[in-house]
Amino acid sequence: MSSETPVRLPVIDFSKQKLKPGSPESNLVKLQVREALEEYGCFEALFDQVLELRHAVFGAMEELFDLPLQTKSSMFQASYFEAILGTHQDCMKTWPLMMHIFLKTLNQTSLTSCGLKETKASGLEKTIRRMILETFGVEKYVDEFIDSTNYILKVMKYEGSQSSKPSIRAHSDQNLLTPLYQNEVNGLEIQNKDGKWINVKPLPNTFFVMTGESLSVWLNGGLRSTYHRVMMKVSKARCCVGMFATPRGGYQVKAPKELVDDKIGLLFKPFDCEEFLGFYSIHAARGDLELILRLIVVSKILQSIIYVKQ
Ligand SMILES: O=C(O)CCC(=O)C(=O)O
Ligand SMILES: [Fe+2]
Repeated sequence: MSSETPVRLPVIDFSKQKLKPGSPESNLVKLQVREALEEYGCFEALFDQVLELRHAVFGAMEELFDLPLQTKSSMFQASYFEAILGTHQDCMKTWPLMMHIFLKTLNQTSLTSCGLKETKASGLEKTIRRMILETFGVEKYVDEFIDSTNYILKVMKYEGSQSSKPSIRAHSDQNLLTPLYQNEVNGLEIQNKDGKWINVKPLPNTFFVMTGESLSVWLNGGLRSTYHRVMMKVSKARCCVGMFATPRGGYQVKAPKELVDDKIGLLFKPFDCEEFLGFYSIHAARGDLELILRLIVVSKILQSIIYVKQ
């Protein structure tokens, strides 16, 4: 299967004037979001302040990866750091700030799960999720759904390489939605409906946004999750920051009744994403690579294995 399919993924304009709730522009953006997610499971989100942040974000990242604390995952051929941030992130405005806090935190503690809770409301992910729910006619659940979200900030660095092996194997993410922001080095590929790999070449002023398994479960299969991998093709390092919107522990990921009809029924057993991720990381920590890889590779069937399809 070629990884050179020349496709331009949809670019959707989220600049402020387009987003006044209820305005014709905002309704159009909403439809574009739904269409892009149905077709590709992802899109590029054009956003006012992104370019201004570029320098700050990648400057902070360089510092971050100079620290002696970096780790290498056994699954992902990338160095990465993670921090869990509370709900209500303003991804755009607070990213440099978060990076700063993140650097400080790393100096004091070890790698993962720093409980940073304080930040401002709203953000790109929240806006997009609201729009998705509106297109499914289930917007009444938006607040409860969004309030039950943790944002996991993950900062990744892939050393330049021209290997034919993926730097991150093909998988779908287990969370809801992921905005990603990368430096100028491409490498992410997504699989389209026909199984063809498409290179993601985001414009510098866009965030790349893709769907995860938990959103697919919540929508009772209404949108599929995006199957993706990272292939490095150049010798320059690739840096990428991802904001993984993830259902909080204690929140049952379950399709609302409006999305369950007699014909298809409830497709997936409700589950607690944090519990699942805990299970997942215990096995990763034990080095149970076989199991983890099986889970990643069969990600689409994953819900039926782990959550037991009803
Ligand atoms: O580096 C990227 O663009 C994607 C990373 C990724 O897929 C992941 O961390 O799950
Ligand atoms: Fe991923």
